[in-house]
Amino acid sequence: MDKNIIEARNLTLEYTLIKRTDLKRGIMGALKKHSEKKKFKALNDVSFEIKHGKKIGLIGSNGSGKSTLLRMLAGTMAQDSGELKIDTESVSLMALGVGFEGELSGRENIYINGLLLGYSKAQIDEKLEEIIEFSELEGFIENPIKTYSSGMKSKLSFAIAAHIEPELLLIDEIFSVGDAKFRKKSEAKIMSLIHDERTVVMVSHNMGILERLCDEVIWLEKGKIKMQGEAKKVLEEYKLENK
Ligand SMILES: Nc1ncnc2c1ncn2[C@@H]1O[C@H](COP(=O)(O)OP(=O)(O)OP(=O)(O)O)[C@@H](O)[C@H]1O
Repeated sequence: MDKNIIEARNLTLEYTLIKRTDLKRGIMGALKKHSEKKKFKALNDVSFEIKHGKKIGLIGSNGSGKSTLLRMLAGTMAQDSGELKIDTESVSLMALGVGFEGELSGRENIYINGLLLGYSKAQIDEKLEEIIEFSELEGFIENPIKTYSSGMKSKLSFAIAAHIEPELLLIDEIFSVGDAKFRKKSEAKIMSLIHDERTVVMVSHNMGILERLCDEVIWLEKGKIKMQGEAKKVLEEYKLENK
């Protein structure tokens, strides 16, 4: 299909920073007229278009704005200025640890996380047993999450996120979860989600995965697009600069 699913024009987003050592003064200051807030542009005049069905990689050094951009595409964060048009209602962000409630059981947390990720209650009912089986936590699913190890939480988080089937799938660096066996299974699951009709935007520091899966790559640095275009070409430039 040749229609754009994403049109981003001049997206800019600023975070307000308060120096840690000055936190108390900062909070007090924020209450006063002349506060000591410092603005920081996490995204600075970012424009791009993505066509339906394309697989796009997002690269850039730590703190370059990749996760911020994904959250904006997912609709959980709004730009300060610029325009973002998304030609579908069916969008999900696959990210780990969307937020578990420690006192509640694994099963209850599947519902909470599923709803946060955009599932309906009926969709969760339908997928519940599959999610539990995939997570390999059948024996623990009625226990409170606070009793889970971090590996168990990651597995459950992945299992929930991997059972969404949106038109636009956003993936935030979730390629290495759990032990070796689970990792293999989760990679296979991700591959099955990245099929022809679905549009995918994925953040990863793994160049091999991006080269295999992406048509195009957008390279962010300090909140600005440094380069965008054919995956192989952009990745080569990126690797040259980051040797
Ligand atoms: N809630 C926040 N408040 C203030 N600054 C933030 C907040 N979230 C992110 N930032 C800052 O915005 C910048 C972009 O962060 P972002 O998480 O989008 O980067 P990233 O490219 O995904 O990084 P990484 O590769 O490390 O995951 C960073 O400098 C980060 O410190």
